Amino acid sequence: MSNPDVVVHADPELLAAACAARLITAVLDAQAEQGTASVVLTGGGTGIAVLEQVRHSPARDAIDWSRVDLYWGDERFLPADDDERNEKQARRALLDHIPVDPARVHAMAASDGEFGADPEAAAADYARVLAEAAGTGQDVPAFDVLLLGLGGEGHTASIFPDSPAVHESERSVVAVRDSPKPPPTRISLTLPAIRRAREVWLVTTGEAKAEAVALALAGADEVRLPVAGARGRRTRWLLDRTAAPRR
Ligand SMILES: O=C(O)[C@H](O)[C@@H](O)[C@H](O)[C@H](O)COP(=O)(O)O
Repeated sequence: MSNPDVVVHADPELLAAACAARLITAVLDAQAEQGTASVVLTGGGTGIAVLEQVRHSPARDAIDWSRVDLYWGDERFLPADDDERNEKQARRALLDHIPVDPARVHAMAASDGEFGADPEAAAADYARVLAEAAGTGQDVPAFDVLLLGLGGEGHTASIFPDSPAVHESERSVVAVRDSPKPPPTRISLTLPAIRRAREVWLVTTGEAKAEAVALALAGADEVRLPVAGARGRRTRWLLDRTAAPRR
């Protein structure tokens, strides 16, 4: 794993637009190389803003969306039609506007879905989905791009400091209860699953995230700062000026 790249943009809008352009290019490059592309989406305001910028980009139509596999890094365990669902927000921002193959959109279960109000069963099923996609000998695909946001206290996906999820070393997907960030019940990839990605992109803006960014880049312990453990074969920090470490 190489040292992380850090790219700083002037403001949140420019960050979202530049990240969207980078994502479109990464998907095109992956498809040129291997015929398909796999992208893990994130919830949160910045992650959704990136998807909206993809929607507005004319270059989006250069992608054969029927050959893109879409996953989520985490999900709020709510009814499917709840506006707080990451999936619903992603569909509104982008997926409903592009010709994706529904069979290649791998949403995490909702609390009114086939597993009912059992997040552990929903998490186990998502782990099965990942294992099926990974092929032989692996339990998680080598995602081409895995998008993540982060919280000011250092969470990423739904992995919170000193939580059971941050200590998970075996499973690829876990249920999260009592999340400090509402809603309380979630499903999340674990750090070992995140680290299977070819590229992990931490995308964030705002003064409130600056300390967590600086601590992570300085090599903080992942138990206290889970985002510090969010690494891929290549890791990119895509920031606006207020979230970036002071030079
Ligand atoms: O489901 C979620 O809430 C997200 O996955 C979460 O990890 C989010 O990305 C960060 O909390 C940043 O959110 P903002 O971009 O809104 O600050």
